[in-house]
Amino acid sequence: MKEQKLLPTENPLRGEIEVPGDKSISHRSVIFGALANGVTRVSHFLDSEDCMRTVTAFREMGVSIEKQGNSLLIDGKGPEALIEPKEPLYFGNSGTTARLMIGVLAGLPFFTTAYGDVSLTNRPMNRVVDPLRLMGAIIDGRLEGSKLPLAIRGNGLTGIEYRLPVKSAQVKSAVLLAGLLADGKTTVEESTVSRNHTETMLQAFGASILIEGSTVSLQGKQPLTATDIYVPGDISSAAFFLVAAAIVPGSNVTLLNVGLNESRTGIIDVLKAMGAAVEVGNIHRKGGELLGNISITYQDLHATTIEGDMIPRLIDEIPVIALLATQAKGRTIIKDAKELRVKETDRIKAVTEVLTSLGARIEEREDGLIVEGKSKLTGNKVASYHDHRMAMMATIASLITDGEVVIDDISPVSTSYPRFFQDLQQMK
Ligand SMILES: O=C(O)C1=C[C@@H](OP(=O)(O)O)[C@@H](O)[C@H](O)C1
Ligand SMILES: C=C(OP(=O)(O)O)C(=O)O
Repeated sequence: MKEQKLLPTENPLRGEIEVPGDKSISHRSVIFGALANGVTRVSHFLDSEDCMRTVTAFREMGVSIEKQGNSLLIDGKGPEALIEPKEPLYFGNSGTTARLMIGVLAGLPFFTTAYGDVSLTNRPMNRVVDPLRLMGAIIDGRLEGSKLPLAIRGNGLTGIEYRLPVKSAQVKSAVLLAGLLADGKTTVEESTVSRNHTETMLQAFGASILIEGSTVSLQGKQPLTATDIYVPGDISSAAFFLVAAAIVPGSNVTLLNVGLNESRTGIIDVLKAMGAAVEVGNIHRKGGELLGNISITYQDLHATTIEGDMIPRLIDEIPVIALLATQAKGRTIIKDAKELRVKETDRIKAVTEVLTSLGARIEEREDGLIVEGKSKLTGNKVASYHDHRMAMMATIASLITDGEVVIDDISPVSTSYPRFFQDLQQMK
């Protein structure tokens, strides 16, 4: 537990910063690098607790992964070279590590057990276990294998055609990874295209895949070839500073080299819909992913509605978007976001509790939130619920509160953004 006392900022936020590498892309670069043949160099890798869980899992399966500054050198020798880990694999707080690794482990010819921290232990794993069992995976665990800890007896898998019952890039990726190790063809269909970094990276590593609208197919047993990966800045991390600049009067901030993958840029669309002065420039493609600079200048905001296909494009940004809505005139409605209840904490409940205690007018709904703005926020003692995004949202709120905000524990920030407080300080 690391308590943090925060006072409102005396100055507008100013300057340019480069946020750390994207968490989703960093995890995938390790997984594909380890499954490929040859040395993969990953530049601008996110060196955070969550991503290091994925690195450690592969090191325990015999892969040499060397850190050089914020680059990784992964010496992949193909899936056949991976060895049975001696110890249970620990996935910590990382849902992405858990879901994607279960997909990989199900297709490897050895036995593994896996567990997580208290938060991850409560998150649903049946969403990946169910389709993997349909492919022939032998998985057992707590509550019939729906929760960690799990035991996985790797097996020869067979490809499937699977329609995702939840909007989840983690489930899509788990099935595609298992499909890569399986015999035959695997097809995954989703109702809305969720983040597609797995598909982009499969292609970068030389796999042949077919994308038709929101359906992805691949043939199993394709060899992957090592490649160099550059990880763009994480838009989910940039979101905290975009919101900070949008709510602190007089601010003007630029975030450099941020990932602009269409499946992730909902936050930019929402800021624009609320009347924020946002500009995106220097857009270019690097290694299959789009990136560029995002600038924002403080301006009066108005409410908006966020729903449907927009939700997967900004799912992790909703806590900080709720804060943004407290400073926008009118009633902001966020719906179709029930997934928030099974993140690191129940984020619908946690956001309502934190923002209510800071003086916001916010109502909890089964699948979202209703926020009435504009509210004057006041200092208080709040919890982070062991959730990085909650800790960072409360920190950004403290910039505009009347009086001090005390966060009970800011240590979860290191799961996705270890340098968060230094970067914020640099803009004050
Ligand atoms: O695939 C990924 O890298 C992620 C997908 C999302 O989860 P779901 O797949 O559960 O929506 C997101 O919330 C998570 O932070 C990262
Ligand atoms: C939900 C998140 O991550 P994960 O599912 O990987 O724990 C997040 O980063 O907000």
